[in-house]
Amino acid sequence: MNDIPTATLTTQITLRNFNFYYGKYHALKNINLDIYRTQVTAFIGPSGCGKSTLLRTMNRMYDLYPDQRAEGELRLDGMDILDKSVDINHLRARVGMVFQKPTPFPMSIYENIAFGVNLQERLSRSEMDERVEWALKKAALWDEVKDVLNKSGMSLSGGQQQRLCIARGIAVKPEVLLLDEPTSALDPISTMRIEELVTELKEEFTIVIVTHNMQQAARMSDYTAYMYLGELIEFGVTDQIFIKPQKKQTEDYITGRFG
Ligand SMILES: Nc1ncnc2c1ncn2[C@@H]1O[C@H](COP(=O)(O)OP(=O)(O)OP(=O)(O)O)[C@@H](O)[C@H]1O
Repeated sequence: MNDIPTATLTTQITLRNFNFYYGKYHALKNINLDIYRTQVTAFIGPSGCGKSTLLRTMNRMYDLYPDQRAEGELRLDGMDILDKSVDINHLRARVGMVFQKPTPFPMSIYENIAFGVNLQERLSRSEMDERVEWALKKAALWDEVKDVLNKSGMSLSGGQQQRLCIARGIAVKPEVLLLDEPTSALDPISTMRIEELVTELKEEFTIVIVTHNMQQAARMSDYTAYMYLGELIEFGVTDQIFIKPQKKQTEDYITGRFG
């Protein structure tokens, strides 16, 4: 592992001896990893290496599928995420997720944001108005939609829809935001806006992002984890991983000799 200057950092998510199975298929193998608070951590690696699987364990997205199971230690600020007694709605309010394809609900822009907040909190109408405005401003979408809040979220462009999904994710004030290839369906300008947005959001949120785009990982993230065939091969400060990786496998992938 690379040297990690952790003096000023605190760990938000901890994985120890963590394994994940799809039925008999062993998809994640003995992962040991710390995700640092208010930093951006990128998961990179060739297709099928387990990036999305690892991301999805962090808010138990696999819960609906009886043949999928996690073993080992996975903690959020010390809380055992894998404990059956954990309230999933509460966990997902603390650990929000944005998917590859924009997935606005078939309702108004306003309701897209208010819906999740209503599940967690009882706000007055004016408090909700404030929250909706706050989230849309944080997601850099407010100026474009402030006069059409009653319009359907589906009527927005792909890039706007993705920012709406980010607004929806942060409206419940999570601590961690999981982004699963959030720009892969977007044009270059929308991609740039999301990248800028993520850089701003990390002031307040811990961000974990899966990306296939090496430049994107290098530009946006503070820490990078390189995975291969369900194993975490190397984890460290992004600049070190990209400039001076310690493992040959990582170097081959970064330089495009593999994958
Ligand atoms: N629902 C599932 N059932 C069975 N196997 C699965 C399932 N989802 C993923 N897998 C397998 O688990 C492994 C890891 O998949 P995962 O989607 O996490 O990889 P990834 O690194 O995110 O890939 P990509 O970059 O292509 O999205 C793959 O071998 C995949 O085929």
